[in-house]
Amino acid sequence: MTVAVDFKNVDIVFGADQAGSLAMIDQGATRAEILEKTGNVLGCAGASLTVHEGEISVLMGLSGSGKSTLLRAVNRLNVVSRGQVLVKDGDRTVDVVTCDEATLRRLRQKQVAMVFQQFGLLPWRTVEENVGFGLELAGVPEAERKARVQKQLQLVHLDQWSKKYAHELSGGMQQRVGLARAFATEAPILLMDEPFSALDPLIRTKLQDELLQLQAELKKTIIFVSHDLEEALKIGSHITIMEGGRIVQTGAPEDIVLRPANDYVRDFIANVNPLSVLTAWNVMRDRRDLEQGDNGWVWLDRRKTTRFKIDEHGLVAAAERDGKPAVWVSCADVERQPEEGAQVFWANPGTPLKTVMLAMHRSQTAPVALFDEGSRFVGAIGIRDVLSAVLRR
Ligand SMILES: Nc1ncnc2c1ncn2[C@@H]1O[C@H](COP(=O)(O)OP(=O)(O)OP(=O)(O)O)[C@@H](O)[C@H]1O
Repeated sequence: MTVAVDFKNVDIVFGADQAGSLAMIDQGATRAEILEKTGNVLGCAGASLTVHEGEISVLMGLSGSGKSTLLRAVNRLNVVSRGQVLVKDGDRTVDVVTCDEATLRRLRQKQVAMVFQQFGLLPWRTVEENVGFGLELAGVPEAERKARVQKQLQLVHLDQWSKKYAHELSGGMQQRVGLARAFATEAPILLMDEPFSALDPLIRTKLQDELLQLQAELKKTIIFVSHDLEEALKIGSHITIMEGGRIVQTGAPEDIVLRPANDYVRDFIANVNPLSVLTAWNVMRDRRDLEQGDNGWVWLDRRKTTRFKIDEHGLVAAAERDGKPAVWVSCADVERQPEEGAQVFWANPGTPLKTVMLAMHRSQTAPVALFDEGSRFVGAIGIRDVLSAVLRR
């Protein structure tokens, strides 16, 4: 995986006494202590984060936790006091903290585009003129600009509106135009600072979907600031949680939900439905951790209701449930299966936990088997694994 942006031990202090504040950071001082002693504001301290190409990396935290401060370091809208911000620039890597003005200007034009809250469409311009605005500023010739704008508008299904003025569109449509404009620039890296936070929930959800759809097509690298965990879990491939200027946890959405690093993160996830992020993979017990019986049989559950006989290729040769031969049935067919005979449901590691639970419910809490793409047995999920994950215990 190629690294697109690499924050290395980034400290940002707002104020005159940089040396004094940095010394206090080194001693582990809090933002309040630094403010009291030096009068300076700690933006962020010791922030290290690697963002890979094609990823949506979400910075999350309460107001004032330092998300925007860190984001704005990527194009040097904020000056970094200490540390490095390495940005991929074609075949090379540039440290934005130390690069010269000409390099910075080029980076801002070609590599890193910033998307502000609500996108700020220009009401006196048509939809296509708005979408093409960034390209115009970058000096892209008219014919090329038109073609790219048209493609972008098709992606958000607004091509028939291209000649309308921004004010003639509904709020939600305007946001979609803004999104199209952001994706229309050639910059591979997009910085998005709470772009949807002022929108009503319905439009917001639609735009998140739209963003994911555009991203699937265009595969930008996106650093996205949000204070809404549901949003972060939905769109983020990685989530970084900040508190008081410091990163407290970074990981995949399911890592955050399953293993919150401290009470601050725990508070965030308290109201999140774990079923919206967890998959079978997150809760399964590995095949090697299951209890082995004789002659290649392995127990799927602790209660020993269900077992498989596994052949030398890792495939299931026979199944038994409550001492009787059983057939194995995909979780995907759970709704269609008649409830008769001994069955063992199976899923793939990527199957949503919710589907697994449906199968368990259907089978009177029998364990669910997990197979990889080659139909090899990889592990099992018992009712206790599910309860632990859902209750986070
Ligand atoms: N240019 C600046 N000058 C002085 N202090 C600043 C500046 N920018 C940010 N700060 C301070 O740095 C701290 C972190 O602010 P930041 O905007 O990064 O927080 P945030 O997590 O993005 O919060 P929000 O969601 O409210 O935008 C805050 O205390 C803020 O007041």
